[in-house]
Amino acid sequence: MVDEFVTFFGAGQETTANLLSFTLLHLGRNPQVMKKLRDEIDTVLKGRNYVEYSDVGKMKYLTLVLKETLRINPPVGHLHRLLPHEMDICGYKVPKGSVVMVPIYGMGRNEKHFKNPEKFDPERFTRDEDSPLFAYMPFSLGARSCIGQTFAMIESKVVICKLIQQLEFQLVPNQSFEFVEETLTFKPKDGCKSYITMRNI
Ligand code: HEM
Repeated sequence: MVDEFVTFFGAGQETTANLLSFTLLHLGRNPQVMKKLRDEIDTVLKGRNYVEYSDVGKMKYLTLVLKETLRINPPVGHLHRLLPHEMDICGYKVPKGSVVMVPIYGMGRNEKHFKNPEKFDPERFTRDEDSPLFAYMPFSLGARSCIGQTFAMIESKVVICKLIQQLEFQLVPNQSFEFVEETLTFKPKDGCKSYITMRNI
């Protein structure tokens, strides 16, 4: 029980918190994205100060914003796998027992897979050429992929909706947009320092 508890809190809390911080950083740096997102939130919530389950599916642009944040700043930057037998990987014979690293972060920023990879462009996921199979995997893929991914997306949408609906964010100037790896996750190096005021609605 204790082990399961630690897994769920370790795997579920910090990852989602870091996704939220990275999202606010990107919104702060991209006012046109913030405006479009706020318009969507206002249109869907129509002044309600709570989010219903049915609202979540209507937030198409918010889904794109979160997906783009997960591409450019995945909270889990890489995975490791122990090879149970020898394998041929891209022409290299890798012996049994080797630890293989899957670079989630590196693939997300590779221009072979994503055009202008350094650009924060949520709409790239609506274009076929920017939706490569197997190169985008912030929750991993296959049998051991993240068990909490649907929950994480719903939770993040609810939190971002409420924050953006109610508050104005302005990033504190001159903060670093770098990230650091701590324990298992990538997080913003300097957090996400913002001036926050109530929004007039
Ligand atoms: C943005 C949020 C999240 C991200 C980016 C994320 C990412 C990942 C990734 C990449 C893995 C695969 C790790 C590996 O195979 O080495 C994973 C596994 C896992 N995640 Fe998440 N996760 C998130 C949120 C959550 C939440 C909210 C929960 C639980 C409520 C959760 C529970 C788990 C568990 C239990 C596993 C292990 C699954 C297994 O081994 O079968 N995660 N997650």
